[in-house]
Amino acid sequence: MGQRGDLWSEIIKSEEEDSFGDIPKIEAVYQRRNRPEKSSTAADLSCSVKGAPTNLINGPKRYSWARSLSTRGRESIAVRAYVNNQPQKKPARRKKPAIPKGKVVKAPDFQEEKEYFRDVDAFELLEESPSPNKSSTWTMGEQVVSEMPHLSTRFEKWLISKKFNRASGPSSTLSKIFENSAARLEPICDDEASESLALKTPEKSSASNTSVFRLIPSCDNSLAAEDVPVIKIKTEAIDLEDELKQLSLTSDLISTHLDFDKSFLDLLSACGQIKPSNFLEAFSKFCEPESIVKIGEGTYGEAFLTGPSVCKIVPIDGDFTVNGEVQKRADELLEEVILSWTLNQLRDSETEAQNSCPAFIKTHDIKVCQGPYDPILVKAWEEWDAEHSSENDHPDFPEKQCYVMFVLEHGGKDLESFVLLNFDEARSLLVQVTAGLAVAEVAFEFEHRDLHWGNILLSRNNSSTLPFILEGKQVSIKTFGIQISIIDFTLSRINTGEKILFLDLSSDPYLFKGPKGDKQSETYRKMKAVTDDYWEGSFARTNVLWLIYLVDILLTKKSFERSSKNERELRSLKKRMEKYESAKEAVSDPFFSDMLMDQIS
Ligand SMILES: Nc1ncnc2c1ncn2[C@@H]1O[C@H](COP(=O)(O)OP(=O)(O)OP(=O)(O)O)[C@@H](O)[C@H]1O
Repeated sequence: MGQRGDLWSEIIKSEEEDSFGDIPKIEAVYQRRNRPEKSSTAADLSCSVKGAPTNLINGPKRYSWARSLSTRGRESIAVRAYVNNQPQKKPARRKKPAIPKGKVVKAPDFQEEKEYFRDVDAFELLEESPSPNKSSTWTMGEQVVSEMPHLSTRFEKWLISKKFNRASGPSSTLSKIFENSAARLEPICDDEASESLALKTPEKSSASNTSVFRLIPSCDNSLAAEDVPVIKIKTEAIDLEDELKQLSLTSDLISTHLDFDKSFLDLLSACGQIKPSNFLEAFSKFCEPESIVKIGEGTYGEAFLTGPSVCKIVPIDGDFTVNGEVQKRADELLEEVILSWTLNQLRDSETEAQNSCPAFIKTHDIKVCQGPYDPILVKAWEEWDAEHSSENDHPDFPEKQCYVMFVLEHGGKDLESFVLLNFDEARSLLVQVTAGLAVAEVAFEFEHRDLHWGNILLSRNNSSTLPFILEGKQVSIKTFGIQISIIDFTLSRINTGEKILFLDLSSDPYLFKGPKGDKQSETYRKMKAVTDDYWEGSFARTNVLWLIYLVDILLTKKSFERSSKNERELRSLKKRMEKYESAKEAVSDPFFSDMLMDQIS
């Protein structure tokens, strides 16, 4: 608190001493401290989470070929100011070695692929692969992070936003997310200083009040008191007097922020929060907590039914493994949050919308929570375990554990466990997935990149058609009583109009080492061939590869009432798909034509 008081004293003092006449300017100058060696080891983080969880002692329950990945790599490329949702010109290739003049990304060799498929088809599906490990190590060194504007701009924005935007609620669109992110809760520091701040121990620095937020949790006590950042603050014509009257409010905000690092604050901001909620507080908005039951699990997430919605809880930022995996970090989750909200925009089926579809799971809300698992959740987890024998670790989390809670529409059962009744249901599943991918491709250059049968949910409903809009053309798609929802965007690539978000799978070697002949493993390998391991690039063909996988799954892993004619139709669809470069092309295939009806306006 003393430090925060000092910051404002400095600001006030500077203002009083300012000799620039009528224009109020502040210039608080502090000495820059030297940047010590970067240290991001587990030891650094060990002070952020106390208490050894039992799963550390017992060891992980989950293990598979795809879960032992050692590297992590979602990256984003800033594109430009958000104008619309249409894909923008591709950014210059980064990081990859320069391509010799005239060499472009190699066009796929269809002949080779055909032969390959023949080979693939010769294999029996020995085993269905588990989900890939999506964590891996984040290649932060090469990451282009969104630019941090100069301090004065930030500071000014923050003050202005605090003035005009005190009651801003959670963002519901991407532009709102960025609006909030930029204006509401940003750390007050300049980009140069931020690096120093990240390594600073506030308690030790005499002028540590320059750091309004501590950027990463640090246990480093070794820094000299004089090693403090230089921050120049200049602001014009801001009603500081009024702002200073609000100091107590600000202090609370700062108090919260002192505990968190930059990515965590950005995540909170994207979720419309200034601090994490507790579980029950968050749950009670959706249901009676006693009614919560667990309905599913993944490597990272536990899914609970909460009234009409599903809450997927993903532990983050802890320094111990969960389910055999390193916990995801706030910056990874921030990207998933942005992705989820971006795809949500496709659900606006206003008449003027150019692209829309109901194929991606609806995100109702996303919240950051903190604390151990509530006993109600533990009970729900144990009941599910007793019945299904969970592969995950028992949820024993410390007080400081943080989570992201995705509040989602209930999408039904995954394709693996859903019982398809007949060929009509199967082809409706195919057309909905294909059209959904086509819409997202056109709107956001979206590629799912992990559309295995655990990531397609199905439910039965009474509507006979569903509305899709592709490039302004409205169509109704026959459902034959089923509706699909695509989930899990961890490996996905998207161009939001501002940024390209993708996971750099080139640092996930194990993902491509699944069993030979296994359709899912083969699909990762084919994606690698198509992208040439350049994962930030746009290759809509990856969507087609997953469609081919899906046809294979329907033919080989799902039983439903079908004739040999139906099987032939599926096989020839698969063959024709070999020549499509995108889901958009695939959706024009004759197989789908009688399921797509132009909407009568
Ligand atoms: N919206 C939803 N509606 C119904 N069930 C859901 C929903 N979201 C998730 N589930 C259930 O929870 C399971 C885990 O979800 P999800 O695949 O998103 O988690 P994950 O940890 O990212 O998984 P993975 O192991 O693939 O990384 C799903 O397989 C599904 O059974």
